[in-house]
Amino acid sequence: MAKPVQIEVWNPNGKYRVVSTKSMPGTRWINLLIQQDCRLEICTEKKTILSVDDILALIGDRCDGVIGQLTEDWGETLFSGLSKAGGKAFSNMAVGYNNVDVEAANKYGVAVGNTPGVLTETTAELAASLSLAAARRIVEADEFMRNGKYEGWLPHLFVGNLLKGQTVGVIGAGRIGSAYARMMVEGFKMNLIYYDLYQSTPYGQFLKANGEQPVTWKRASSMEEVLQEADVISLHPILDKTTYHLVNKERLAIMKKEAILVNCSRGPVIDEVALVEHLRENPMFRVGLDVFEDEPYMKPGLADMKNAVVVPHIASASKWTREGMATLAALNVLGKIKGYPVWGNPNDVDAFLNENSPPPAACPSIVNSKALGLPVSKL
Ligand SMILES: NC(=O)C1=CN([C@@H]2O[C@H](COP(=O)(O)OP(=O)(O)OC[C@H]3O[C@@H](n4cnc5c(N)ncnc54)[C@H](O)[C@@H]3O)[C@@H](O)[C@H]2O)C=CC1
Ligand SMILES: O=C(O)C(=O)CO
Repeated sequence: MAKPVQIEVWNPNGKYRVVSTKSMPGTRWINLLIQQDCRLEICTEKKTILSVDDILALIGDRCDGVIGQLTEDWGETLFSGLSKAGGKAFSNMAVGYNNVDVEAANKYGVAVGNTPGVLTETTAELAASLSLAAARRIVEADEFMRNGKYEGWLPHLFVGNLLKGQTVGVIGAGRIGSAYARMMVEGFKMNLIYYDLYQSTPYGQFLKANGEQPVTWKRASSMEEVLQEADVISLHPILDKTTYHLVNKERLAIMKKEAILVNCSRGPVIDEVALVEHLRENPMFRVGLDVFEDEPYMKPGLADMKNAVVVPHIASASKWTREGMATLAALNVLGKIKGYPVWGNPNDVDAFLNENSPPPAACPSIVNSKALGLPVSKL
């Protein structure tokens, strides 16, 4: 028998029981659920990462849907528990869903939601920030100032890399990768080279179609081509078996000695042990990392590396985005409970984010909608 977990209850007499494993930013998501007859239970437990047992205790004997987090292990045990409690809806408050076993969800007929689009620009802005922080050694210089080491201007003090006219490489040119490319190309006039396993028409072709060619751009036929040519490389693929340790010892070795590598995707896309060794052997090589292989931990030695800028998985952390993620996650769960169809285009979820009008009667983004045979909205 799992231990009880602390909760806060909204609309106690609501017909549908929805659980959120965390408090989330904003109040719109709460209001949307309670206005539609949901009793909402928000876990208020102090620990950051809930265990499977904690979540089973939250689900209890009767639960219609759960809003969960990317730190949780949504597999066979939780989907079976949710299904036994009568639940058919789960949504991650994240676009990435590598923490979810979608096959297990399919087996129990549970819809799995995610939150695309609303975090694209915010995440790309953090990748751009990390690129600049690494290129211009901002964190090292800040520490130097605060430690009272500044004695006056010097020709060699914190010399870094100029971006203008250099080449930016993007691995995984989906929503976020393309937005990052746009920022670096338009903002810093960098040339672009990108690699994506599937995508064939991202930003470069958009520029061409608009008669604009302020920079050169090309699609690489292999990831190695990007690693060899680019001065700044940003990783934006999903995490799956094709991208696990995509950047490993051999691939680090073919990058330029003074290159900058940024990761705002998922930690295991880089072999972090190999990265620490590479940073140690190549002091002019720099990284900007938002994600880590074994979060919340860093591999031994990484924290000591002056050529690494590290932040705690905050790429989507703007107020507007986090409130929007909460709204999309809540609407995924609510929509499934109410029997709404699935929104036709998960790349355009703006209609759900407009605070001045009620959201469409649809689930914004359900990743296993085809497998479950869910109808598509005609709105
Ligand atoms: N650090 C953070 O806080 C955040 C991290 N993310 C991560 O970023 C990922 C991407 O998000 P979106 O751009 O919205 O997704 P997306 O699906 O639009 O883009 C992912 C791209 O990766 C490509 N891809 C897949 N396998 C590949 C491979 N083996 N090699 C090269 N490219 C490959 C896909 O074809 C696709 O174009 C998410 O899945 C999530 O893990 C997203 C938001 C915030
Ligand atoms: O959405 C995601 O995938 C994140 O990592 C957090 O925004």
